[in-house]
Amino acid sequence: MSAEILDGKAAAAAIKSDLSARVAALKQRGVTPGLGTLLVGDDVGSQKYVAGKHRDCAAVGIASIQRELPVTATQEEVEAAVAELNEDPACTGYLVQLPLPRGLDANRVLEAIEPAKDADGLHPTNLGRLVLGEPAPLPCTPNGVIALLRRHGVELNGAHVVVVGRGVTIGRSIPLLLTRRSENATVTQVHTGTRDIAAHLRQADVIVAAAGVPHLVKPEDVKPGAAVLDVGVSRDEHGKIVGDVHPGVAEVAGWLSPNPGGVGPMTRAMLLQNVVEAAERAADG
Ligand SMILES: Nc1nc2c(c(=O)[nH]1)N[C@@H](CN(C=O)c1ccc(C(=O)N[C@@H](CCC(=O)O)C(=O)O)cc1)CN2
Repeated sequence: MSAEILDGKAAAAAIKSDLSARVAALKQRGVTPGLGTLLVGDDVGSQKYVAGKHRDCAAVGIASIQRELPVTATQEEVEAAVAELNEDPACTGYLVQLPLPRGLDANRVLEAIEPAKDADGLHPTNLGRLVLGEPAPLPCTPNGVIALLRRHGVELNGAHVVVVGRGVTIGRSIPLLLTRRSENATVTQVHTGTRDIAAHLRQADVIVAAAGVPHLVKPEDVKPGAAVLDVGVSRDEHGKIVGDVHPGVAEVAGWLSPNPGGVGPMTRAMLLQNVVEAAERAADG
């Protein structure tokens, strides 16, 4: 068997084309959505991700607001930059790029974001709304995983999904999305405290691997025909991405998201979608 590729680049291009039309319609109503980013420090990967987000904005007609602070920035300086973005009328939604440099309290920074401008869906109020089943911006990577599975007709209703990892941007929130009535999946979450991860993986109809451990998911741990999403990012000695999924899984899985080219582009597309939806909500009053 050779897995069907869950092509995130193609799916993101289709979403962006739809968003371009929605942005044009908003502009006709006198509303220009604007995405702000706050980047603290000089992490090369974060710089690249933020640059990609602004390229996407330009491609769909969203205005860009870029704020940068040095690695030496204090908690107060970061929170002051957040307060400015909260007040900036040109910035209809924004995010603080994670991770923040050591010594800064990311939770306090996330809590300072105005929930109505939270483009990442990571503010506690918005995560709480998700728990309560109320409308909220959805966390981008989890939402991108689900959009990619839907586009390829992977059944989630009744499926057993095993999520590997418990980080803030995906592991913590993806079970909340997958267990909504609209998705109706059953979720097992495994992490560094789990005794036998492979035993859980072998039961899964869908695996979402977001641990950041190179080749953690091996071919012998995957049920034939399962859908496998590779979300983990590690780098080899040449700086090349190494995912959480062993390349041999392609011979066992029914569907496989490549890494790069899978969930990453979807994360960016879902961010734009959050910005456009927030601007539409504001325009509709
Ligand atoms: N505030 C946030 N911080 C972080 C998030 C997030 O959703 N919000 N997620 C990640 C980083 N990230 C977005 O910020 C992100 C990661 C990867 C990609 C992507 O398109 N990757 C490409 C490969 C790029 C490369 O070659 O390095 C791919 O997968 O094809 C986009 C966004 C952590 N921080």
